[in-house]
Amino acid sequence: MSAITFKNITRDFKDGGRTIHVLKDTNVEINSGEFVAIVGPSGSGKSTFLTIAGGLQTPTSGEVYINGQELSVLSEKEREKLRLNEVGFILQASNLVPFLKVNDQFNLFDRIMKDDRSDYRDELLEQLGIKELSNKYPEDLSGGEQQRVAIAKALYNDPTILLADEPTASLDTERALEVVDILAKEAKEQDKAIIMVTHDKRLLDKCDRVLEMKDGELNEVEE
Ligand SMILES: Nc1ncnc2c1ncn2[C@@H]1O[C@H](COP(=O)(O)OP(=O)(O)OP(=O)(O)O)[C@@H](O)[C@H]1O
Repeated sequence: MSAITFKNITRDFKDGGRTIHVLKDTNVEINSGEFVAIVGPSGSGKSTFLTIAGGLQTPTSGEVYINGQELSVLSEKEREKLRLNEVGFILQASNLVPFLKVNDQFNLFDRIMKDDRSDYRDELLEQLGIKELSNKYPEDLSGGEQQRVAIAKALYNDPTILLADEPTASLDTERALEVVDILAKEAKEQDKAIIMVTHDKRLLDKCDRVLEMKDGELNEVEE
């Protein structure tokens, strides 16, 4: 099933009197169960692609579909609901709240969602090998541990789509491969669509597809 579809997407930004065409007529379809890498030079529009895919910013023209639902026909509230239910984000800056212990990061989410997912939480933390970190603050965790907690947070709501912006940027090779293995496993075993922006060529073997953003266009890289 198509998780994310871009139809003739463009995204322009104004820079002084100049218009920069960051995305030019981008067409792509990413399916459930696929683990896809987005590569490309700095400033080529990878983060722009990811934030449009997750409904965080709107394109200048074209249509974006999340699980078959076109976004532009939804109200801001409906878009927010879809995003909250269907999309998990792992952003460049760690999305951990610095003054909350790991466990309380999840409690906060339960409170916001008026839900209690503690059974699923235990399972998730166990699966990611971070259950023993529950009582620690983010600053007491290594980069790899912080990133695994960030992944657990992104997965906590069981989203069908996971968007990750350089999730391994601060990690050494061993930890980076570990994180990518977790993402690959989530895509396959939980049938999630996972899109990862990365500069790290060592990780590409683990992905089902590699797309390159260059000169405003997104093209499949043949391996
Ligand atoms: N809100 C904005 N306003 C104006 N220009 C923007 C905005 N967001 C992005 N841009 C411009 O769009 C271009 C693409 O930015 P983007 O962050 O998507 O690239 P990127 O490929 O993710 O870069 P990097 O690899 O360095 O993170 C850049 O030239 C950037 O300056």
